[in-house]
Amino acid sequence: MPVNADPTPVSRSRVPGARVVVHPDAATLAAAAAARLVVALQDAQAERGEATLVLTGGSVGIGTLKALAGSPALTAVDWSRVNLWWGDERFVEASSADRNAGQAEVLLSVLDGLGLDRGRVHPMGPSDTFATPEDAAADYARQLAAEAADGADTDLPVPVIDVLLLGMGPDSHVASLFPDHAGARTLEGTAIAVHDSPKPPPLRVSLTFGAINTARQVWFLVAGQDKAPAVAVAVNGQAPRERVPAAGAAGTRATLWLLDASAASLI
Ligand SMILES: O=C1O[C@H](COP(=O)(O)O)[C@@H](O)[C@H](O)[C@H]1O
Repeated sequence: MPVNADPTPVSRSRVPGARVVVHPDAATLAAAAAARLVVALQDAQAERGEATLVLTGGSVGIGTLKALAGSPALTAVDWSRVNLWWGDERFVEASSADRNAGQAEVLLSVLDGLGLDRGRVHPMGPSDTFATPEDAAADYARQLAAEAADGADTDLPVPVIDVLLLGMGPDSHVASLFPDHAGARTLEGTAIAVHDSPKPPPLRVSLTFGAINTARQVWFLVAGQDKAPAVAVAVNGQAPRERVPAAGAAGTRATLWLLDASAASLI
């Protein structure tokens, strides 16, 4: 199947409302996703007075934050009215280079100069603050509940999420929800502990599918040939989320697969 290497959206997914956008390479994908984020956050602020973004770790996820940090359009967003959360975190010490929140500092340190309100930044708890990932997950669920808003299209205690970013592993995991693991099987609660992650480190905290799927927009950020088989299955949306977690995530208003040409090569 030919790959659309220009930024024109192509509808090839059977997930209602899902779109696939293919970029020539990972760097272009990150730059385009960063530009798209500026617009989405502006739109959310125009609609609701504030914007809520859920960040991801991973190669393209952090690449997108780096691109955003260097974007000349960064000042188009009022960063004092942006709420930042994470979709998952590695349960390690706060100073560990493995922390998704630590890696995001490449952007957050720039946003500090643009009025970012650190009181609106919600990293998941590290292992030197919480004894177990269960404790950290329970704390995160409490934080989400404390910010829960009437406008959310859900009974779950979560705030309105305007955009939720997801990387995807070659095994099709999203956030820290891995194939055939307990996290991929549950829709209950909003944040869970993850043990025995097949990708190190083994202990993690993750949003649940229930929480992820309350987001108005879910954007997958995926690059690389090693991801192509999982993309081809997950974009179709027909596989069970227990076996192909990426097939189980979708936004209430939009689901975007933002890919590089390699990741899209088997669609
Ligand atoms: O461990 C994780 O992996 C996924 C995917 O990462 P990538 O480097 O293959 O893009 C990421 O989305 C997740 O946040 C992270 O904790």
